[in-house]
Amino acid sequence: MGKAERPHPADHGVRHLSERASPTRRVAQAVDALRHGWPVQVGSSPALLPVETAPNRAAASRRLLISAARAETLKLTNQREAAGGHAPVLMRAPELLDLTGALPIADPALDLANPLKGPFRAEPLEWQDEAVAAMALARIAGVLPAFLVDPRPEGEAVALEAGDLAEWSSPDNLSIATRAHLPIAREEEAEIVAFRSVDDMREHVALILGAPHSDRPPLVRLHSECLTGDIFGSLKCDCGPQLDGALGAMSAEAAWDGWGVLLYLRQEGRGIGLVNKLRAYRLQDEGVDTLEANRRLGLPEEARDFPLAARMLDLLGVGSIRLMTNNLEKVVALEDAGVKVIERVPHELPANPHNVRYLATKRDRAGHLLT
Ligand SMILES: Nc1nc2c(ncn2[C@@H]2O[C@H](COP(=O)(O)OP(=O)(O)OP(=O)(O)O)[C@@H](O)[C@H]2O)c(=O)[nH]1
Ligand SMILES: [Zn+2]
Repeated sequence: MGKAERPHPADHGVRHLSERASPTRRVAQAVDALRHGWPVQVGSSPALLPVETAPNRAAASRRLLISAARAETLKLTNQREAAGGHAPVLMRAPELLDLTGALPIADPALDLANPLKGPFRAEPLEWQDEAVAAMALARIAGVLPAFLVDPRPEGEAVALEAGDLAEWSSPDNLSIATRAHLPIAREEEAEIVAFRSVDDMREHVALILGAPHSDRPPLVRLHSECLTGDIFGSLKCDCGPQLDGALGAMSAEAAWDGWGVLLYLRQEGRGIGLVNKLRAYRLQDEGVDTLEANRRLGLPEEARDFPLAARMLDLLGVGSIRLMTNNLEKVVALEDAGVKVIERVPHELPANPHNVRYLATKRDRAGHLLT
């Protein structure tokens, strides 16, 4: 904003109209564009076409923007020239790639079926912050974090600035949309409260069990959406039994004049979305653990937004809680956001043969307090 724009050939196709929109609206439009398979342009970056969703599979380029983890697997000939760590990598292929050719390069789940052709080289990336923002946008849109760079044909790109994301994810955008009485199997005296955020389609909810007391901190659970565990009873994780167990514990509180608040956060797959979580499951079928699967996809191992949960509690008038969790990161994130966690209540459920490795990985590699 107010920044000098470097002329770029891709400028012809940019939809400048969106520059007049607010930052949160630009992000919403960019996320929508990536879901539709339309290009985005972040600040001074070239147009970036999402490899997974672009409808015109004939669009082509010799350059791809991919994650550092993916670049590592592809063994770029000059890997050391690629920025290290988690920074995205600008990759040059030996020949023009259309989207059908780019997909196996982008998706690690296709590695077994597709011997990769190289050699691929890393190129200097002069728009680092913009590339990082593009990868974050892909994660929010739930698509593979991989882009054709400056594709032909150009397409009409949605423009935004890298800094727009911070404004879009501000918890202040959230407000209570509506609330209603909702008797549930575990507790007849229950209320559901729905939350909405400006320019974010995900609708979070809170369930309040029992009668709220201002002088008695509620038992609280932050439950992140897990379609497979919550709805189908997947045995691969512990989410289903944890959800039911939390509601049971809150109902028991309610029976003794206490109360509970369950926040159901629409952050499926620790924030990477359903499709990317199922891609991670596919990699897990090939033997890698839950954290390594995310890493290979070029996605963060943890992408949840816990300040959002703190904002929900604030909107409910809850400042002090007893938190059911085995994950100390949740405690720290809530405390940092101003919620007083007066007690951590362990929430461990029996393992089964399908989730025993998942739970061991959470304990040994992610520091969860599990036995
Ligand atoms: N990416 C990914 N997400 C997973 C996998 N298995 C489960 N999940 C997600 O992990 C999240 C589990 O969240 P929670 O149970 O709230 O939190 P937690 O970090 O395990 O901590 P606790 O409070 O101790 O349960 C849900 O969003 C699930 O969809 C997996 O293999 N990969
Ligand atoms: Zn789960």
